Amino acid sequence: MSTDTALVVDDVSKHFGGLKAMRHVSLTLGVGERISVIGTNGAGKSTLFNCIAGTFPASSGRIELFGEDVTRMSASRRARRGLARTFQTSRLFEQLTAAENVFIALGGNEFRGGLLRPSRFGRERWDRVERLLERVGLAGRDETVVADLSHGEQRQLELAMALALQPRLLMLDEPAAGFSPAERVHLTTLLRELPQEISLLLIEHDMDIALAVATRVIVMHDGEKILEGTPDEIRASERVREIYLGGSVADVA
Ligand SMILES: Nc1ncnc2c1ncn2[C@@H]1O[C@H](COP(=O)(O)OP(=O)(O)OP(=O)(O)O)[C@@H](O)[C@H]1O
Repeated sequence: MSTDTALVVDDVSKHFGGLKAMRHVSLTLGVGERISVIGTNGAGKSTLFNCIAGTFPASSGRIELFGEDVTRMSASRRARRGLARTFQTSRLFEQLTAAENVFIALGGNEFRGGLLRPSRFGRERWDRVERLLERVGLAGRDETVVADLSHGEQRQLELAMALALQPRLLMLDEPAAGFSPAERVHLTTLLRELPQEISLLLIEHDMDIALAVATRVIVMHDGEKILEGTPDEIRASERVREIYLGGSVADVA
C-alpha cells in the first residue's frame, strides 16, 4: 500500500440526472501536500469534494485514500481512514457553546444534569478543547453559544472541529467565506502552519489565501479540470484571466 500518496482521484465524473456536474477529473495529492481548487461558481468544486468525501457516490472513476480504493466506501468509513472536511454551509450545534461543539467532535458524550460539563474524568479532553479553540483564534469564546458567534467565528469553530479529528487529509470548502480581513490573515497563517503530515485540499474563492497556502493549484471550469500548476503559474496564466472575463487573477471569485 502506498504511503506517500494521500489521495488519488482518477477520471471521476458525477452526473445529476442529465446534468454533468463534473467530468473526467483526475488529481493526485501527496502526503503533506497542499492543493487549492479554484474556479467560477458552478464549476464543480463542491461536487468534487463530495465525491472524495463519499457524501454521494461518483458516477464513474476511481478514488483512492492513502493507497486504498474507497470509491464504493461510505463517508463514515472514509472519515475513519483520516479524512475530515468542512462544508460550505454550517453543520454546528447552534444551541451549544463553542467548547461543547469541539468536545463532541472529540468524541465526548458526557451529559451532566442535561448539560455538557467538564467532568473530573473528562478534564484532559476539555484541555484539548481549549487548545483547539486557541489554535483557530477562538480563545476566550469557549462559553459562547454558537448562535451568538459571528459568521467568521463559526467557520473558525468548524475548523477546530475538523482538526479535533486529527485528520490525515483535511478538506476545507471555502473556509474564509464571510471572514473579515483580519480573520483572513489569521486563517492563512493557521493553514500555513498546519502540521506537515496533514495533507490539505482547499476550495477557496479568496485568491490571496488560495495561492498563499497551496503548493499546487487546480482550476476547474464548467465541470472540468482545465489547468493545474504552481501558484506562480496560475498567477501568470492567460487562460485563468480569460475565464474570469479579462479581470486580473486577483479578481477571481
Ligand atoms: N446535489 C445536487 N443535485 C443536482 N445538481 C447539483 C447538486 N450539487 C451540485 N449540483 C450542480 O452541479 C454543478 C456544479 O456545482 P458545484 O456546487 O459543484 O459547483 P462549485 O464549483 O462548488 O460552485 P460554488 O463556487 O458556487 O460553490 C452546478 O450546476 C450545480 O447546480
